[in-house]
Amino acid sequence: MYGLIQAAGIIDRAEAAMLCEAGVDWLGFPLRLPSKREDLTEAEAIDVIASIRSPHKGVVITYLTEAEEIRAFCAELGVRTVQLHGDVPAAQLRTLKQIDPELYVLKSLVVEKDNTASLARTVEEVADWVDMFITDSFNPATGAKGATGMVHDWRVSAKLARLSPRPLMLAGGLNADNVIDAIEQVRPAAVDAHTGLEGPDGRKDPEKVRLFVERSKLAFARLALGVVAR
Ligand SMILES: O=C(O)c1ccccc1N[C@@H]1O[C@H](COP(=O)(O)O)[C@@H](O)[C@H]1O
Repeated sequence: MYGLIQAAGIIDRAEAAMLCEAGVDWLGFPLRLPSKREDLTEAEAIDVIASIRSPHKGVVITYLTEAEEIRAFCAELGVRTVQLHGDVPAAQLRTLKQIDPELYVLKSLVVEKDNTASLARTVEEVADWVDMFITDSFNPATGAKGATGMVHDWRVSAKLARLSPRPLMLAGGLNADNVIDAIEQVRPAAVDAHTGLEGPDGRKDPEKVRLFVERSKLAFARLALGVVAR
């Protein structure tokens, strides 16, 4: 699982194919969000997800919080990986693992001002029912907790990556210009980007994607080789 690259906000089959060709491993589909600003309909998402070939895979990014509803939604979409971005109670995470043990679950940890201790407690509390954590940014101006295009305090993510018994994916304002620094400072198992890969038209820019993948892979390889000092 080390060195994984995810891109979120896929719009159609052509974009999915371009991302896979460029070396992106997981493709994120934000759906059932509080804002209702989905990039595509659920029917369109099912079609795009069906076009993704292993080892690449589709990931549902959602604010759903009820275990049975999450299980059913993943089955409907044809995905086996879900990124839970809402405030999911620990009991629901436990139930989800019980009713669908093979579903791969990412749980978000949204970094806000002065909430490091609370996030660390969440990691401790729910790690048994989560396969990977993802740190993301909070925009205090809008209240958004994803696709903000904003970086957060990477020292918080670095601390969570060190203490988590599960791998950590880093997200929030990542792009080709900052991903090497981000990986060196946080030492995550994976990185994820949405808006930082887009052009002015809101679609993924192939050159930004190419550079993001190239630099992510370089940084992960340097860390694995121990080239980067702590
Ligand atoms: O991608 C979205 O639209 C989204 C919406 C609501 C919650 C989470 C969402 N996505 C996650 O946010 C990260 C970071 O986005 P950005 O790089 O800062 O623009 C994105 O990669 C998704 O994991």
